[in-house]
Amino acid sequence: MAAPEIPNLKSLLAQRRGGLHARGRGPRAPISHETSEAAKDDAVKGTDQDAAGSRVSCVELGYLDDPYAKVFAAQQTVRRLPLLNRGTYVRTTGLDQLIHQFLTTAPGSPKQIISLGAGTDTRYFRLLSAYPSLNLTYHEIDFPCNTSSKIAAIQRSPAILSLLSHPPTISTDGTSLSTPTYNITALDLRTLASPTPPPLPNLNPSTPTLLLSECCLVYLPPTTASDILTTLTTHHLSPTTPCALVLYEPVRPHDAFGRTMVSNLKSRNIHLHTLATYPDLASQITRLKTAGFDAGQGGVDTGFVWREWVSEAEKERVGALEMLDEFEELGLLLGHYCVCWGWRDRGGEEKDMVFSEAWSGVKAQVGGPAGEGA
Ligand SMILES: C[S@@+](CC[C@H](N)C(=O)[O-])C[C@H]1O[C@@H](n2cnc3c(N)ncnc32)[C@H](O)[C@@H]1O
Repeated sequence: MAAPEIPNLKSLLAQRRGGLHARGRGPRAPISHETSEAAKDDAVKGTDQDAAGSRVSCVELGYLDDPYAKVFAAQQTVRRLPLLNRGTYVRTTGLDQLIHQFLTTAPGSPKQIISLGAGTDTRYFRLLSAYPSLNLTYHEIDFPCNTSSKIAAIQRSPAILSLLSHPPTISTDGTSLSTPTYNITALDLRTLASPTPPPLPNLNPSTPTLLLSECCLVYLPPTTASDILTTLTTHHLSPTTPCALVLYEPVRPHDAFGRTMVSNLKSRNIHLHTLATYPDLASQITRLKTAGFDAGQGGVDTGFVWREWVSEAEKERVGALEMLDEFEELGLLLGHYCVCWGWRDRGGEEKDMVFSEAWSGVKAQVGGPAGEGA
């Protein structure tokens, strides 16, 4: 969670307590008059450094153990508000747990992850350090401006270069990187929604694949987002390949907090296009089923992740990192972001059941294996 993503919590709470009369009106923010598509794209591209800064803040304070966060961040010292640090911690931990369960099921069997709008995300390097013998191919996609700065940072980092199993091949314009197991592809994801979608290098169409959208598809129109998923799940991957989608996105846009969150972002020219179509966990579950992830789905808000997925010992450790007494604000913030997941297991053989095996037991607020829940 990045500072600009969230409403001014103090004024929001004042509104809820009746202290302000302009119901639903957020704090005044500078209104951008740039509305061209290019300006909107630039604003979306810029959200990546918000995420990078939030990671650095969490690393500096001990929330996250991520030796690679600073390699990609424009700012080397960042201090976010305590509740934002808690939000970033919970978001990262929740996604890490689902990914850990996938990677440790049928260990040794080949697996693939495609990270949509990966930006400066360091997850692949963290995974390589944590699981050196993984049989994993990792694909990251983002706009060329973001992939080129990431690749330049990788080239300057002996620590990261030494983690890669093969020397990378980098395109002459510096925007794409490929190795047999790690690929950064410079692409506007919207081109995947076209009738002639571009290929993804080194993608294996039959390897069980997890698609990850950590605050990415939300910036695209709903039909474009679902067309992208259709292309990936039926064109790039064989339609019978076990496949899953994990989403991290804002939810609940219709209460005071949600309205202010949306309007704050709009004032920065950032539009959460899918949010009106998928405003809550139940609609996210329906979205996953409709997109073909029909074997099982689950959804939680990040408050639930903190309460139910984080151990008591870890809660105690995190709670001691810095002073936080805005518990009402924290509850609001965590309630407005979700982690949702769904999967298909088509082949019927044991090797095709990897996601069912990995996730059937995951505690969800909404959903569960096919036939249960929402
Ligand atoms: C909020 S950032 C999240 C970055 C990363 N997933 C993380 O959580 O740290 C959103 C990312 O999605 C990327 N993105 C959004 N729309 C995209 C598109 N149409 N094509 C490629 N990347 C896109 C942005 O460039 C940005 O890097």
